[in-house]
Amino acid sequence: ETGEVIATPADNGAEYLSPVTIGGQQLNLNFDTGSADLWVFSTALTSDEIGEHSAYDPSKSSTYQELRGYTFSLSYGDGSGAAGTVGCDTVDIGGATVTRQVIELATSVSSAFVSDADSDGLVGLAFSTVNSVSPDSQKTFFDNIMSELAQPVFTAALDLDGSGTYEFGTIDSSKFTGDLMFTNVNASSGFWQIDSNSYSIGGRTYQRSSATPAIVDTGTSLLLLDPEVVRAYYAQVPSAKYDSTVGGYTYDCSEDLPEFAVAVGDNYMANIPGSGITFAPVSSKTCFGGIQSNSGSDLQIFGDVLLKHHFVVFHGESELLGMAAK
Ligand SMILES: Cc1cc(CN)n(C)n1
Repeated sequence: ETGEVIATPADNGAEYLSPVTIGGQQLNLNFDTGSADLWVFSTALTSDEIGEHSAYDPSKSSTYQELRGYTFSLSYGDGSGAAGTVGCDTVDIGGATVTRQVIELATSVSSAFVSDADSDGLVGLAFSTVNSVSPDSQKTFFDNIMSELAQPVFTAALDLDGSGTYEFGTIDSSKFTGDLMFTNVNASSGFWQIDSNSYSIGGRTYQRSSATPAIVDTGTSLLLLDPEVVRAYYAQVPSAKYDSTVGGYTYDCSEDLPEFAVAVGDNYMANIPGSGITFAPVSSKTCFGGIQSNSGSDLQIFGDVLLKHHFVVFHGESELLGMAAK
């Protein structure tokens, strides 16, 4: 079995949405390798909260089953969150289908989700150990379908031009160039966690002795790195400064930005061309960088600003992460 869906960029690439059919109802969901819950806007929310979103209506699905007494509650690194009830239904992602997938129906969502009309919920693709369902955690879509897939993998080929895809069960060699380089994943954190012990700026490489590990997180927009790396990068951008009013490094949009790369394991340098560093304008001539600090937390987060330049393979059986240029 295999499945393929398009990944459509929203908010200038702050997130990517893909169509998922649940009990015959289609929603646009954010595939997030940095969390492990599949949750959706549901008709239990108020009409003000639902707004322009598609909301899953369990009463309209002949295959929905409630998991009585089960609940979920989530909060994400950006402060957004959702909570609600739990059931199961048939989930189809581009032809890859799980008949009894646990789905989480939001009865409350944070304001960020209400105002983001593009996202009707998330598909968590991290490891099931970090699933939030209580009283006992549930399996992700990928965990449930892995044994049925032609290969126990899923891939992300994100692209701002709208041609991006997520694929389950196959590695499409037409989507990348050069060699796929694999590195070990430390799944004990529940995330697709790898080591990243060097970086390069403008083609010059720096080794790091005490780098924090990184997670590959399709649900995070930015590249959140250790402060020393971020300072080193923006030291090479003359107009760059940390602007606490916007909560990050900004610079003149006219700057000719140096290329940046971070190590993914020991045998792949994942680069971002200078033209791919800017995340968004904050005024007519000031831009907000896609490289920002992780504020000294114990993980670096490799988000879409980096991932959209590469083809990424998440190998569930061998717990390996593959990357290639595209
Ligand atoms: C909704 C959402 C998902 C993620 C990454 N896991 N963030 C930071 N926010």
